[in-house]
Amino acid sequence: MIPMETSKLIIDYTGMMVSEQNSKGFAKEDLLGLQSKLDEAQTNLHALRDSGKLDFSLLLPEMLAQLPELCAYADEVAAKFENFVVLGIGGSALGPLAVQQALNHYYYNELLPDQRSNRPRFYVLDNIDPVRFKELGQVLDPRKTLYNVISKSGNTSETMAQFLIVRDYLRHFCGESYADHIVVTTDQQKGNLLPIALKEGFKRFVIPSGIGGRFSELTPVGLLAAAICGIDVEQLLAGALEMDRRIRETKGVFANPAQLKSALSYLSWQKGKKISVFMPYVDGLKTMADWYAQLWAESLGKRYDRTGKAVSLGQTPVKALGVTDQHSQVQLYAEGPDDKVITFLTLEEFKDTQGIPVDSALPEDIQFLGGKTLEELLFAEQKATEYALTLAGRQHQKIILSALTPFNIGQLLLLLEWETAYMGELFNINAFDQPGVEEGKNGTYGLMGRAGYEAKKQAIKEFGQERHLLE
Ligand SMILES: O=P(O)(O)OC[C@H]1O[C@H](O)[C@H](O)[C@@H](O)[C@@H]1O
Repeated sequence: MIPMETSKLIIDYTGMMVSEQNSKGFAKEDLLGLQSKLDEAQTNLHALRDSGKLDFSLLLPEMLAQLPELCAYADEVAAKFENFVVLGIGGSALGPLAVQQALNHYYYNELLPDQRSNRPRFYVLDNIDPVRFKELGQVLDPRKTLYNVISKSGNTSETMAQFLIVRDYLRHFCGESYADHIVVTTDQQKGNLLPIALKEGFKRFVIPSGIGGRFSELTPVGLLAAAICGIDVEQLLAGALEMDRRIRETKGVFANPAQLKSALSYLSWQKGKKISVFMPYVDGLKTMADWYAQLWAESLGKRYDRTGKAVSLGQTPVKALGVTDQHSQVQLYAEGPDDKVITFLTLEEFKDTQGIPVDSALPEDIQFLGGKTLEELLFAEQKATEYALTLAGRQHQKIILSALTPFNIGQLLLLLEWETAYMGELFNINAFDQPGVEEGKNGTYGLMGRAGYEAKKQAIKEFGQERHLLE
């Protein structure tokens, strides 16, 4: 365990190491063997930051400075609107969703009124399922709803399609004041959303140009949604800044949390662990696993390395939830192929507790539960799963947060972002692009008739000619 004096985030990597029960774990020397590579990674990442890049870290102080303006707007609209809906996808949706679920309400307010405050209820429309889209529109009163269109590129078909529908609908129901129901978060200079926002007078927030979607939660992408829904964004950034400082200033694999995490990931990958299971034991962190999945998949899943050599690297992220998936996936983790590394995410303490009643008339085999609490049961199950996996020779690690607080969530986000950046260095790939999604996007443009993509349309038509169907 790394003792962290000031913070409340602990990495417990006992389950990754060799032990009496698991001879297949790593030795300290294995980790130390990576130190020179990690030092090189640290030098490269610092150089990148010093040259004005690596913005997810570099721009944190600037984001802090922007908070007064952002929070003033957030307070103003929170007093006016009952509902706040994000229109965005990928990095423009998963971060806001994860933070909201972690800190505001386990079920992100969709079905339950917010009992914490009179802040707006929070919704995300990322997918373009027409039924869900229409049904949410029927439930929310447009006059009491604020829509936040979030798109870094301003070109994403899903988000732009939703925006066009919502704009029409707001014009219909709110008349000339429709623009007051739309706030846009996009690049300062580029993309199709920007000129529309300027022309129609939408309130606008800027996504700094060097930050990619999956690294953008602690920019107005996530900060605005969080502030509107009453999350302490200053604390969120304070936690992020603390973890950022720690990672930048600490040296050595046993002291630097990002070095340790990336070294464990890299070594496990070298040992054939091609799957990374992210398994929170907290309902509030369930969507954090979605955010992590995009971060890990898009950043590290690369066909070529930086020299142009074909490498096909990556580690497939899998989302799981404890204890639920103990009853669904853990069988595979314990006895299936030894190709997974499992990261548990747990709390030291839940914000509430629930006792289990005692009933001495019950059969003896159930009586042991009486007088305990649900969290005792949950912690026992988590620990027992660790034990069982260790006995089965399967590697696992654990991130422990003292509690679900904005400070800890800020720390967690930065830890995972830095770990990903380090992994990019260890793999010698560009962790900040995603060329593999372009072909599909261009194909969609072709099929949907966007000018300039006629050749794609034709190619897809030809590709689709020979079918193998069973009807
Ligand atoms: O924020 P946007 O530009 O609309 O992008 C939304 C998403 O689009 C793409 O599919 C990218 O692969 C993602 O990395 C990105 O987060």
